[in-house]
Amino acid sequence: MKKTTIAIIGVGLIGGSIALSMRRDPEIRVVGYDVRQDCLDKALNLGVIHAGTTDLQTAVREANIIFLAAPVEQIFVTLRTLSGLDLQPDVIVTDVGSTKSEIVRQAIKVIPPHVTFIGGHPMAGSHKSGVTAASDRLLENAYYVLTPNADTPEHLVNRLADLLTLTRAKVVQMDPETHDQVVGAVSHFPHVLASALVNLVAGYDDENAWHARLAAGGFRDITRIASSNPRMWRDVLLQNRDHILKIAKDWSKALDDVMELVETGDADRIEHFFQTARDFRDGLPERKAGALPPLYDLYIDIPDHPGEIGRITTLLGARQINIINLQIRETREDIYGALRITFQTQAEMEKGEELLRYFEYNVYKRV
Ligand SMILES: NC(=O)C1=CN([C@@H]2O[C@H](COP(=O)(O)OP(=O)(O)OC[C@H]3O[C@@H](n4cnc5c(N)ncnc54)[C@H](O)[C@@H]3O)[C@@H](O)[C@H]2O)C=CC1
Ligand SMILES: O=C(O)C(=O)Cc1ccc(O)cc1
Repeated sequence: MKKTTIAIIGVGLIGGSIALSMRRDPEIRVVGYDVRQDCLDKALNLGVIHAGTTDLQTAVREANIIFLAAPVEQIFVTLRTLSGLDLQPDVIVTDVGSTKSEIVRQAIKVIPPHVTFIGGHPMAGSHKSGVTAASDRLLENAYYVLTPNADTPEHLVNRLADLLTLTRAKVVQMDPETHDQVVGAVSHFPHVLASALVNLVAGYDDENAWHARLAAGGFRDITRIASSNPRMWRDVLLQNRDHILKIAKDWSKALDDVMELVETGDADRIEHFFQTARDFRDGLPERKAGALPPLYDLYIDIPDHPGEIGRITTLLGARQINIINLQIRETREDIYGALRITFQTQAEMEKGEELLRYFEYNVYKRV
């Protein structure tokens, strides 16, 4: 049987994670396209893709499924370019963009009739970016929203949903507007709040440097996502403008209401405010395994010589650096394979990194 070919357009955090999940099926061939050759080189060395190209036509010609996994603004550009390229007659094009309404509208306009577009959004990610942060477990147990429309053939939606089981995410369907409203409230707007709070405190810190020093767990927890990619969130806000503006109004009102309680000193209602929030927060469904990629991993390029892996483990063992997992990523035929070593602690990982660099290995960390 002919292999299924998947094209990943934008081999970064999400594209790379999907590619790694797809590679769980040996009958799938994954071709990566990126505008940056260095991203493709890393992806090849890490065993994320089987082949990489900076020529879009080459990447998509044989593809049965195309994942658009570049930043949102670039998804629009790629959709327009794809419409002029040579594609398989039954190809499914899908995307992973954090917003859906505008992307789906644009796809309907520009995608030729023999191509099926199905919007998609995996509801998992990280404030990290790039293929070195990709993991085959990133999407595990997360929701993966698909936004087909009434005309999308059901068997093709099922085909894509079946394929996505390789990510171990939970595939659900929603219309694009509902998606943008809900995700606006639970993901996009919280990113605005986190960054606004950080900027506010940064301003106070200019006056009094104790602010940054005393910033404790609570501040760090609520502002973790302020470390996300600014360009990505710029695009998201611009795409989901109307929902964000509406949520911001509701937020202002909610804040005014609490501040009124503070002003009038209404202790019971202030406590009730915290209690209702705590009840809802504590009742959120838990995301079990896979929510976070393993923390203490190093990736090492392995020149294709016999005994190389043994040499590495011996070097580490001789210095009492414990390894809890070792994985060989499929060897690139030409130059390198990649070895993933998982350490038990950050300190051991750092010692291992220093040692292997000293012996002139190419070592990558999740960034
Ligand atoms: N980061 C996150 O937590 C999540 C992101 N998303 C969506 O996934 C998409 C990608 O985000 P990340 O993987 O985080 O970004 P990333 O920065 O890790 O990866 C994006 C990749 O796209 C490449 N690229 C840029 N312009 C391109 C173009 N015109 N054609 C092909 N490749 C191009 C970049 O070189 C990079 O390798 C975005 O649309 C984002 O909204 C969805 C869910 C979660
Ligand atoms: O890290 C977090 O908390 C996130 O919010 C992850 C995330 C980022 C962007 C998305 O479109 C979906 C999920």
